[in-house]
Amino acid sequence: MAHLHIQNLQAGYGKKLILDKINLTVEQGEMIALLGPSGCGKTTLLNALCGFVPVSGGEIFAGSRSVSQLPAEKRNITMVFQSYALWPHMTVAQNIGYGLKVQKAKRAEINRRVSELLSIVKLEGLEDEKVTALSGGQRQRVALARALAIRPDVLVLDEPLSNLDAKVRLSVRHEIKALQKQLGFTSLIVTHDQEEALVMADRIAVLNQGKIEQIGTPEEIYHHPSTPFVADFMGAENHIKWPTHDDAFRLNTSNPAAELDLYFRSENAVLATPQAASKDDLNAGLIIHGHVEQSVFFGNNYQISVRCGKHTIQADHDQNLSENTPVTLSVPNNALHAFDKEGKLVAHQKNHAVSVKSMRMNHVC
Ligand SMILES: Nc1ncnc2c1ncn2[C@@H]1O[C@H](COP(=O)(O)OP(=O)(O)OP(=O)(O)O)[C@@H](O)[C@H]1O
Repeated sequence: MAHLHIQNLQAGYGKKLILDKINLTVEQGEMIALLGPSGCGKTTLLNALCGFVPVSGGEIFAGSRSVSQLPAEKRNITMVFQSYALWPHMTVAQNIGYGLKVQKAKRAEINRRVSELLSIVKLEGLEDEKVTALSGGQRQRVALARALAIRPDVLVLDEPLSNLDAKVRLSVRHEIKALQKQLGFTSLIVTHDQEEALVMADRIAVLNQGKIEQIGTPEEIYHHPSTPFVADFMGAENHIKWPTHDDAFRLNTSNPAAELDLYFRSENAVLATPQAASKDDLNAGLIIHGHVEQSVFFGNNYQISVRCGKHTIQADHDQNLSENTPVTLSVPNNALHAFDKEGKLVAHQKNHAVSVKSMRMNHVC
């Protein structure tokens, strides 16, 4: 199947522009996940690709064909819907063969392709069942088979797993990923679930207010967010505006006066009591002294809220800690995402161990 190339795409509803100059290339056989907060334009992008929302600027190429101005049925870009959108009065086989029937394919060809797809999505033996008799996971597999039956150039999936319960969701996401690799289809998937995007996608595009903020591999997006928005959205929920003008914070930096926005994940904040903090902890990129405000059990660890002046910092820890315990948090440089006033990423600082303000181990916030 051909790849997808989106060039300066603009689309919206009436005069309301939602997508503003989207540029995105999906390579042959690649799966890209669109991630972003509610209302950022993910579904609008899929709808514009499929021809359900008109394109007001830019171009969409499926392979070498420009499809931006073609009607939906001529684009060969197929959508798998969140709600499956199956025909309830038809059997599994009739649903899978539906697109081929509309294309007026010969009966023998439809039968051959339907049995091929029944085997691919592991639904053999259920071909004569009504889709209403199937489980959610099975219905989603019928929807996927129906979309693949017509050999689309590009498959787009709009939150295909969100109607499934948590356990089924885990297995279906692996099935779709395996199928995508086996059949090599080019696809874009919208999901709200970051873990789903990290597991399923070859690359992730993070959208914010109708624009792409960053495109990269799951590892790049997770470990190297290039904007404050992506850092925050991808779970680096601790945010500190530097300088804090508070002795309880120390940033080991060559330019202590720089104004920075610092982001880091709770899992990267190493928590120790002031007495137990090691030399390495105290030479980390960012060191914070505070007191436990709350400790919540999360199954494999505790999430500790640490109060420090006007900040509350979240840190993961393997033990429960009682309220008001004095603690030291240290965040290594490579886990600290620092942005300047313009929101530009500042290269990770080497450990200079330059104290901005004198550090007092038993400082009380
Ligand atoms: N039919 C419509 N008419 C007018 N505005 C719409 C229409 N559909 C969506 N919008 C607006 O377009 C913007 C983007 O919506 P869209 O559904 O693409 O976002 P999304 O990222 O998919 O959100 P969600 O994750 O909640 O599904 C929103 O501001 C929404 O209100």
